[in-house]
Amino acid sequence: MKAVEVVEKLRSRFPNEPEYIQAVSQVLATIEEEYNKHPEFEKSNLIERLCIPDRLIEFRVTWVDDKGNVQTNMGYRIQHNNVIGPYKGGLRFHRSVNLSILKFLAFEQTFKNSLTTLPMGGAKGGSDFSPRGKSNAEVMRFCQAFMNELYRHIGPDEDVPAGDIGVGGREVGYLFGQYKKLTHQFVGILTGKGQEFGGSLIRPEATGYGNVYFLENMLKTRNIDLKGKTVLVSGAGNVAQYTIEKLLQLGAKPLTCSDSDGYIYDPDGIDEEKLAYIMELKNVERGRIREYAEKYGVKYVEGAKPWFEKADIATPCATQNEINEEAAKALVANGVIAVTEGANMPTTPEATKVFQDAKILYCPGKASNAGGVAVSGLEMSQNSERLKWSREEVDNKLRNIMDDIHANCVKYGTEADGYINYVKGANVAGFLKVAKAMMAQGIV
Ligand SMILES: NC(=O)C1=CN([C@@H]2O[C@H](COP(=O)(O)OP(=O)(O)OC[C@H]3O[C@@H](n4cnc5c(N)ncnc54)[C@H](OP(=O)(O)O)[C@@H]3O)[C@@H](O)[C@H]2O)C=CC1
Ligand SMILES: O=C(O)CCC(=O)C(=O)O
Repeated sequence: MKAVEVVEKLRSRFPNEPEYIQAVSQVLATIEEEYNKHPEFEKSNLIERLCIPDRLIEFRVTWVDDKGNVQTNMGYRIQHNNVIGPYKGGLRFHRSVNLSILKFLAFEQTFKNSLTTLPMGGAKGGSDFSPRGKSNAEVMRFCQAFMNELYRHIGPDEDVPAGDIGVGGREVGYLFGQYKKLTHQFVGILTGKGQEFGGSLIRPEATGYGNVYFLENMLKTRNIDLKGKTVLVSGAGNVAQYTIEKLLQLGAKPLTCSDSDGYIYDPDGIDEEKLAYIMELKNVERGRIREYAEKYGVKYVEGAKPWFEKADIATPCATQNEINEEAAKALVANGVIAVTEGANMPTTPEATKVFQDAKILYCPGKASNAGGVAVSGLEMSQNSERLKWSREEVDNKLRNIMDDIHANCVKYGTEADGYINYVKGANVAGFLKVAKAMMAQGIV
């Protein structure tokens, strides 16, 4: 397999899908050497079968807004690969959603889910509907309309969606309610459900907590303590909030967070009380991060990202391609020692090269943010056995899973000079399990 040739062929077949091609190119470049050690892979054209999703589901979603106007949006589910378990991955509701973005996310999810050690395939879905600025009633009607089509394509042993950008506990609740109404079945069809109806403890926290557990493991490889370290965080949603919470619990000092309008910089650090304010602002009032700056009298920078501030660590927790080459160079010049991705593919390929050339600790989201889907997998287990595990039990399992993922990255990513290439490690480890399962299951 020649990675460059495969990517060029995919690019000409899917010319308008830059994010999908970006994700595929990065993975293929890092697994090429390992792949070519297995002639049986090439003989069965495993690489094209792995890159192209099993199934794309695309549908119209029609709903009525509060003024009585009939609105239409697009709905999607990309079922990428189910060789190691049922399709599994989040739903994103955001105006930017399109096939390219969902295909990249579903592709990444397949490798991420493989890394978790749990039996889950990869999928992603969503809509170009944005909950921002909509009333609760509008969000509910949209979720019901979305599920009116999606329910045909999912099932507890078939495909189990969850949240992602724009889909939190509120949306999962409405989606679950409609699934139940349509099918008369109370089953673990979604993860991230409310605690009262089958949700796992620690699922809301899991992506952020896992991100910080992974960061701790990376720092340990250089005998660095997280305590006292300053951290730049982007985003102010689910992943950012619980990343900040765990950073605080472990003695670090988060300095920033952001939304799509701008970022705040708090030189005294975002403490527990300020974090509680962010959670109320974002999860209940659904306000803007600018209001934090007004309340606490700190700097707010409109239309910018926090990467030009000075800190020891950076953790992007908002969206894809939010750290470009210029931002990466600024982070390195300012002495950053580690970058851990809470978001999916937040670092451009050029920025990734800057981090790796500088030999700083840098890991891809498919490893460091895998805690969310891992606890989703644990929610599926609890639903299957109709039991609920304690916080401690789930948190311990999450920590062990993040430790295993880290160990696998070290195993497959350590280079001759001792530098751990976490991108290569995560991609090779995730790939090998999926590839072996594909080979065992024949050409299907
Ligand atoms: N939730 C989960 O369990 C997991 C999430 N992830 C990834 O983490 C990231 C964040 O997800 P999550 O926290 O769940 O989502 P949320 O919707 O809870 O929060 C997203 C945050 O990112 C900001 N944001 C979204 N789009 C943009 C943009 N284009 N530019 C700048 N800021 C943006 C939002 O700001 P605003 O409010 O202005 O839109 C918001 O602050 C995503 O990449 C997601 O795929 C990865 C693994 C699991
Ligand atoms: O919990 C899940 O199923 C998916 C979480 C997710 O969307 C992700 O890992 O990117």
